[in-house]
Amino acid sequence: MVENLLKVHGSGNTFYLYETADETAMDWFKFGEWLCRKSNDGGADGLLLVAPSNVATAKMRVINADGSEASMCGNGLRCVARYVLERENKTSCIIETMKANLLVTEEPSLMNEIPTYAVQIAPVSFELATLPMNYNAQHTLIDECIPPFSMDIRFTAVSVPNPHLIGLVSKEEILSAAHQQQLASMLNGENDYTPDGVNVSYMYPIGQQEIYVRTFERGVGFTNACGTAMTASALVATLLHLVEEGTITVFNPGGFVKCEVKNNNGEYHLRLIGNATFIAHYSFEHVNDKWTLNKDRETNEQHAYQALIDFTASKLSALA
Ligand SMILES: N[C@@H](CCC[C@H](N)C(=O)O)C(=O)O
Repeated sequence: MVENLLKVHGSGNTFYLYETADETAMDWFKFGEWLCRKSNDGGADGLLLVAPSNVATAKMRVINADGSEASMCGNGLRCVARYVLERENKTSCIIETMKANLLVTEEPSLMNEIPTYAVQIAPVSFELATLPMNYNAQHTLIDECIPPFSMDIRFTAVSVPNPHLIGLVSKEEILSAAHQQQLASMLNGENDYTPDGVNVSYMYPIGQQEIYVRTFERGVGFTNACGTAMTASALVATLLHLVEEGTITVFNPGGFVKCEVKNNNGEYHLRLIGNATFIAHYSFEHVNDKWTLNKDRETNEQHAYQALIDFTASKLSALA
């Protein structure tokens, strides 16, 4: 049987999005790992599965490119939000994710009529046990130097609820990816600190209420952007007094998003606002235990998104 799927992106973080009526229909881990291979029209960073929910309008599951499952995906949830809201002809709804039921809404366009959506990011915890992460029997890790990781970068660990380690770095450290690559590879292999791996982001403040974030994602590697990492970094930037609570623009290698951070005495309210771009329509078949993928047609949405890429490039050229 021929089935349809979409290729989508949020800030250049790419996914195949597939809706199923039956969550038991396939081995999603194998399917996700296969789909995300470069040989499948350039592959993707993950598979977003949209399934029926008993408690919300729909359920989202996230399979990383290596076939592992993540509890949350901010950029992916914006794309799923658009898919479900267009299907339901609504402007807001609740989407079930692995650890929380989250509010998603359609928003005014960020730029150039680019479809824009906001998603709630929750629950938030600084308890190391929630990542999980082990370090010196500590309960939290906030703005601390960890000598085996780096002698000068200060790190904060937070789950939203997927696990993030965020380093505040200098302009020089953001320009070279080598240290981040080495640390993230170590923390996503067999190691004593992060038994389930961790998303590792390097953050650099670039202006008033503006930060830059680059992420090495667990289960993927470097991506153009990671929505949960950008939102977690915006939160950390407020705690470190690099920016103020409210709306923070987060630039990334694939564009920019807006993150809203509110802190009611340690109760954090986070929202991620950004593009949800549908790149192309595909079909696939599963015959004799083999999948085949065909690209049916491209949308023209990437042309509109180019304006946001151009704006980001001109903004960031001042960084280099
Ligand atoms: N790209 C996502 C995060 C996807 C999951 C992550 N790799 C993990 O394993 O936690 C985002 O936009 O948040």
